Amino acid sequence: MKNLSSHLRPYRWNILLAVLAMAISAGSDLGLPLLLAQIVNVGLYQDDLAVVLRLGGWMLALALLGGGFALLNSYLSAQVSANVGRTLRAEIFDKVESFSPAESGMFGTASLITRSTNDVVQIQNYLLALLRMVVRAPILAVGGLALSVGTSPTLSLVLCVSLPLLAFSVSLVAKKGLPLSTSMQERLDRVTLIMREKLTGVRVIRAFGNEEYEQERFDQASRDLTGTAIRMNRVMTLLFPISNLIMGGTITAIVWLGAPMAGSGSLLVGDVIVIVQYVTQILMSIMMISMVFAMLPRAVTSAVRINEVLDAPEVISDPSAPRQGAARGELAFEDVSFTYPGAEEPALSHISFTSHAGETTAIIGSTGSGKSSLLNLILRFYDVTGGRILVDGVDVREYSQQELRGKIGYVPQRAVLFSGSIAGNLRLGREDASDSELSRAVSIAQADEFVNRREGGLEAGLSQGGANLSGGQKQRLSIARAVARRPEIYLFDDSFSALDFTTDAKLRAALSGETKDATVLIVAQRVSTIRHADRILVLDGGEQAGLGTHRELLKSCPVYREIAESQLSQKEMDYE
Ligand SMILES: Nc1ncnc2c1ncn2[C@@H]1O[C@H](COP(=O)(O)OP(=O)(O)OP(=O)(O)O)[C@@H](O)[C@H]1O
Repeated sequence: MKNLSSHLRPYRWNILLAVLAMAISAGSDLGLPLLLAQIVNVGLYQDDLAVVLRLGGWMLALALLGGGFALLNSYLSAQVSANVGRTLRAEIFDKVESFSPAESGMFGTASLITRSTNDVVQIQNYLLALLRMVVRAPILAVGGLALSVGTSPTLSLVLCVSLPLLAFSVSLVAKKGLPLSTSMQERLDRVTLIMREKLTGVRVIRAFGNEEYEQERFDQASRDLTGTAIRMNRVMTLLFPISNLIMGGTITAIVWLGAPMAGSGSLLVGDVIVIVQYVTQILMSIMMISMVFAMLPRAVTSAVRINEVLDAPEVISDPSAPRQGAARGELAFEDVSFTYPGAEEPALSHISFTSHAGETTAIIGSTGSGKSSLLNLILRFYDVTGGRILVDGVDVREYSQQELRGKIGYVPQRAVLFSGSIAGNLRLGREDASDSELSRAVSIAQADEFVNRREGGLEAGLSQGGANLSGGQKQRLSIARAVARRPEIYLFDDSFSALDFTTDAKLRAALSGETKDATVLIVAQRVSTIRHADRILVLDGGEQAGLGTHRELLKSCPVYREIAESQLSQKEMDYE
């Protein structure tokens, strides 16, 4: 809630105005029964039509005034709550964008989606209710009480019974309903999680005929959510019949006790009507206040969940005085070790190598040997747990993340594209790249043929995740995006796997010209594609099993020789 108050500050004048408008509206609502009493006591009893018309006119004017200010309050409250919601969503988005994979993993994608959508809506709704009720209910309750006691202290004694009764019922309902409301968000998280997995994995689910199992899993989560919502609403809706009963009973008691008093002349009929109206207002206000309290736990749960994201400590943070690198395109690993958070075994142990501008270093090793992890460390998706990584002679932790990543063109293992135009996707590499630079990048990545074939060329649209492209086409655009950046360091994480032999060869030839002044790191599976690399780093279970050229490693590194033997023919091996 600390964050919420800071979010309200920019709208303090609107809030003040909304509160003031509601206070005026509540004040005019309090005045109406007094005028009505005068109409009955003076106008009707004394048969004075002029008084009835005059006071009736005043009542109409007061009602219009109250209605107008209530409308103003609604407008301002909706504006404030919608703006606070928008700001919260933007802040969560910004924060999540700055998350490293380590931080996103702490929450999970599904929970982050629910937190930025449903949790924000909960806060918005609560704020709206609060701004409407925060002054109205207390003014009507206290003002109504004072005016009814002022009119007839004896009749007002009825409230001594009905108020505690109402308070008791509300607390009973709240006690039963509130724990249910707090578990709603967790169940919603689960539904979002399954829905997300289902949508992203729909092809695999179908291919393996898992629809029924997935359907059952989703139904179960959905049933859990529905069940909790129904139980909560069932408990909460009890409030209405109970309070209506109490209100009806109270009014009956007032009329029952007030009628003989009016008959004996100790009280005017108009005063009985006034007390009935005030008592109704008082009890309605208590109900409103209890509704706002009933919404509070769910809003607090949402606020806590939002704060958890906004206050999440940055695992990867920028140094207070970021440095600039001196050299260009030099990459050095100095005795680097890394263990994933929560993992028992290190993913990388004691890795050391240096790659200069213009050199290509290939990384090879069996699956799970730590190749992708090594690239992740250069990008600072994670920080090393031992040793250091130098880019242009400076520890990667001493750069600002933007500066560091600006030096790198990264092509991930699985090509990631976004909905929008091809050009828009490529400009993620470099925002100010001209069309001709993009065309050049596309041509180097051997993507020009299929890009030009599309209507609109570079401006052709891509569907979400690049779903209207083949795996190889996505990979080539992903490479073009890195090329468009013209980085100092290229990181290719097994990025040629979906390409056919000819395209692969053409692409590598075109790339070699482009990357001649840059450091290139290529994670590869095929020995044939990296045999000409300046050095090859062989990883085995996260350890550095060998470092050298293809020829050197064939002689000195049994792990490399084994990989090479499994892929190259005897003739090729003899030739080496
Ligand atoms: N986010 C993570 N959290 C915990 N452990 C992880 C994480 N990512 C990878 N690992 C573990 O770290 C080790 C190295 O994984 P990595 O992805 O770097 O291997 P790789 O050599 O790139 O494999 P592949 O060739 O299959 O892509 C593996 O044992 C893997 O289980």
